[in-house]
Amino acid sequence: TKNKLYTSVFILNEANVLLGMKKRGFGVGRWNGFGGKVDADETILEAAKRELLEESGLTVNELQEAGILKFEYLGESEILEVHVFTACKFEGTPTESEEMRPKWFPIPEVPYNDMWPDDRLWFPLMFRGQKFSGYFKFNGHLEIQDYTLEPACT
Ligand SMILES: CN1CCN(c2cc(NC3CC3)nc(N)n2)CC1
Repeated sequence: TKNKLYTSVFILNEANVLLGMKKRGFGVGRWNGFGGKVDADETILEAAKRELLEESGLTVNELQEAGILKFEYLGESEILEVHVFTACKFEGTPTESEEMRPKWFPIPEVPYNDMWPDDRLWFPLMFRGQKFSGYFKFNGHLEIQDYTLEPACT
């Protein structure tokens, strides 16, 4: 089936992660990585870089694949497929956009209660550089009905 493709980019260094507060649209009021939809005329990687620049003002040369997350909402047939990337080298200054307000967080202070509930499950894998593949069945926007999360060695 054709999954709806999204990207999410996290800028990391050994101690901190750059998150964005979503100011409108899907996920408004939650901290997340910078990303959005993948257009028909671009690759997932191109979309990740484009959305990062649009939402944070940052440019990256290299993105590392961190993992893939698939989300199913009970009662809805469309599956969301989120391609997660990390980067440690970037150019520019984190700048608030219409979509996102950027903020650095020390890794122990990541505000999981103001994020999607799945994040606390896979962020530790991302911070350890362990590629992951996750599948989450959501019952509404807040409750994870069940999930699988495994190291991916692709
Ligand atoms: C704008 N996109 C939306 C999808 N997305 C998600 C989704 C997600 N959980 C799913 C239950 C919604 N969890 C994270 N961390 N990101 C990336 C940003």
